[in-house]
Formats: sequence, C-alpha cells, structure tokens
Amino acid sequence: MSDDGAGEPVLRVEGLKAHYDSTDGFLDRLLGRSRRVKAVDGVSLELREGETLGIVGESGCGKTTLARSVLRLIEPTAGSVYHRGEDLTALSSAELRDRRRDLQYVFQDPHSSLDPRLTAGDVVGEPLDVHGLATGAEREDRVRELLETVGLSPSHANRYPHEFSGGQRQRLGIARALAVDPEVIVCDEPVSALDASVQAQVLNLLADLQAEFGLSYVFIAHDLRVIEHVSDRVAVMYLGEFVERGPTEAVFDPPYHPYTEALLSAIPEPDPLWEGDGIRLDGTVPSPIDPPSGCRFHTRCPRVIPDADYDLRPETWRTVMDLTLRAAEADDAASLTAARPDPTEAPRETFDGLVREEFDLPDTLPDAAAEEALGEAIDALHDEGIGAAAALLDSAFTSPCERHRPPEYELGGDHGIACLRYDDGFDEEAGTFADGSV
Ligand SMILES: Nc1ncnc2c1ncn2[C@@H]1O[C@H](COP(=O)(O)OP(=O)(O)OP(=O)(O)O)[C@@H](O)[C@H]1O
Repeated sequence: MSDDGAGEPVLRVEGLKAHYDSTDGFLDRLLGRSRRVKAVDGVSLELREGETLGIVGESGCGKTTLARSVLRLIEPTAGSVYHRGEDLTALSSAELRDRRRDLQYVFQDPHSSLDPRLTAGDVVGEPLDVHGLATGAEREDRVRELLETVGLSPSHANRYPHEFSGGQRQRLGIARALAVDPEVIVCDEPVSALDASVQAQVLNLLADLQAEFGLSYVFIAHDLRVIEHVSDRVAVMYLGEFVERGPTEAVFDPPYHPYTEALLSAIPEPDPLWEGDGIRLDGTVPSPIDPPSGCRFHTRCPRVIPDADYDLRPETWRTVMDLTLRAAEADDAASLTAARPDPTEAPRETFDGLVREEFDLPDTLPDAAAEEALGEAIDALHDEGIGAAAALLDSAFTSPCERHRPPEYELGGDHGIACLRYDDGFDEEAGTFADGSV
C-alpha cells in the first residue's frame, strides 16, 4: 500500500516472515520431517509519525509473533524492518541494543513482564542504567517524573510490582517503556488483561502520552472495539497475513473483507459503526503449519465464492464446502456425523439425513447437478468409506477461493483488501478472470 503521508514512515516492514520450527520427536527427525509454524508469513506495513496502527485478529493469527519480530525480540525468518530508513534486520546486536531506545515494547501481561524482585523505581530506572542515560540524583528525579507522568505516585517507588493493581502495573510497564524517550511503542494487547473500567483509563493514558510526546504506536489487540477506538489505521490479520488494511473508518464502516465483517459481527453488542446483518464465524484459526491453499480464510469464510458450475446461494455453498473440507480431514465416515454407534450401519436414507443434518445441508440441493454430485458422494460415504467420498467431493466442489491466493487489491484512499471478490476482472457468475482463465 502506498504511503500518502509525507516522507519516510517511522517504521516500514517489508515481506516479514517469522516461522517457528516445531519439528518434534524421534519420528519427525527419523523421517527428516520438518514442521514449520508459519506464524507470520509475509507481512508489510508502514507506521507513520504520531499515528496508531492497530493490528487485529483472533487468537493465534500471529499478532504477538509479528510484534516481536518487528523489534527483533524474535529473529525474523525473512523480510526487512526499516526504522527511519535503516534496516533493523541488518544491525549487529550492539547496534540493535542502541536502537531499542527508539523502539519500545509494552507487554500484554503486566504480572509476568515485570521483574518481581525489582522495586517500581528500579523497574522504571533500569532502562536508564542500560542506556547510560542518568545516574544518582538525576536518575531519581527522572524516575519520580516518569511515575508521575503515568499517573502513579512517586512515593510508591519503593514498592514491588505485586503491591500494585493490574492497571497500576501496566502503568509501570508504560513508564519503563517511556524512560528512554522512544519514538515508537509496540503495545501488545496492553489492556486485555484488565477490567473494562481500568482498560479505559490505560487507553486514555496512552492517548495522552501520544499527544504529549509525539509517539507512534503499533497497537495489537483481538478486541475490535479497542482497536476501533485507538487506531488511525488498521490492519486485519489472519493466519500470518494481512487480509485488509486501511484507515479505521474505511475498514470498519462498512466492513469489506468477510473476515473483518465476521469479527465485527462477533462483537456481542452491535457495533455502532456498522448496520449490517451480521455473519457468523465458526471454528478456530487453522494450524499455521499447513495453512489452507488459496485464500487462507476460505475454510471458514461465510462469503466463500461458489463454484460457477452450480447455482447455489452462498449459505448453501458454505455447507457443501464444510462437508467437503471435513471429509478431506476425517479418518472415517462415522466421525463425520454425531450419530452413534456407527451411522454407516443405518439404512442409506437415514444416513443421508444424518449427514445433511450434521452439515445443515438442505434435503435436496436446489441445483440438480450439485445434488447429483452430493448424492453420489453420500452413497460413496455410506458404501465405500471416507476416501472414496472425499475424492468425489473434492473433484465436484471447488471454490475459486481455494485455487487463487488473492493479492492485495487497492480500493482507493489507502485501503487494500486481499479477497477475490474485489478483483474487478473476476466474473463470479462465470468463474473466470478477465483473461479467460479460471
Ligand atoms: N515458540 C513457538 N513455537 C511454535 N509455535 C508457536 C510459538 N509461539 C507461537 N506459536 C504459534 O504461532 C501461531 C501464532 O501465535 P501468536 O502468539 O503470534 O498469535 P496471536 O495472534 O498473538 O495469538 P494470542 O493472542 O493467542 O497470543 C500460533 O499458532 C501459535 O501456536
């Protein structure tokens, strides 16, 4: 996405990947099998001076790994992170230590991120020591000033972290980050461990500090309301990738990407920014070891594009895809339905009903060709087992979203979205691209 702000952004991340090696046990090693957890898998972003860039997504989609690899608290597997034009990934550890003065991190859990053996004064003073910024009386004054700045009493400098409340501990964490006078603070779920009323206080503090010191924030949260509240721009993350980016209002009002829409719908109270009908988001984020092909969200997307060979409504298509995907993963036919003991022992008609009920499939699909293919697959499931049925389903039902990995499409106004539905050259009815390919 282009930078329409003036000059070089404070932070620019290009094609960042952070993979973990989770090769585990004798068998993996014997078979030479390496299991790579693709926690962050090619992320680019820009953070502009004085802004808050929100990063939102469900648990497990890679937000923390992204935050840590941007600051090289985790070594990135690939990609670059530029701070004021200089590549952090190329710095030696000594250079990086110096650079950390400008780039600070506020952790999610103030209980475990603060050293319990240090007093509040030392928690805040330690970065001053590490960077040789102040000693003696000057250090004491600076610590008192920092405690005051974050709304803590300087008289509490001799207390230990466990003597503070959760909100106060998070203030301590913020004071510690502020001690070195940074430009950028990466805030990783800074309020998610706090009660709602305390959350608001800490968010207000962060906003005040941003205004006072001209800070730029990368702000990570799974809570969309928090993200909406604090962010100038937002990036929506799913399975190691950004699926949508743009100014906050553009991304949420109305939501464009089906994942963003689903996240908004999941908010218990209807979101004031949005008056849509709401779509459901089932299941959890799939494993980043072997992410789904094409659009990674296609296995859960309520708006996954139907196969153009059939005339099915998106809701019906979703149920057909759910059966197809589950059959591909299942060990046997019995595990596809909740019926016990073995549903395949039931007569064909009863079994058909059980499968349709399990997947919310209609008694008869409204498209004759789709119904025929589904009927054959259910027959195979009943008579031959899961392998035959999975193969039939897989060859009969494929979404273009499974085949095509969507690039980021520009919607204008610095708003980008990685979803095939926004490819102007793609004809959903025909299932073809502008060049005739499918
Ligand atoms: N050290 C590790 N080794 C292997 N896999 C890891 C490691 N740390 C995280 N993961 C995996 O990487 C993926 C992304 O995790 P990450 O913590 O970055 O996500 P997140 O969006 O921050 O989630 P949460 O909010 O739950 O922390 C997850 O599948 C997680 O299980």
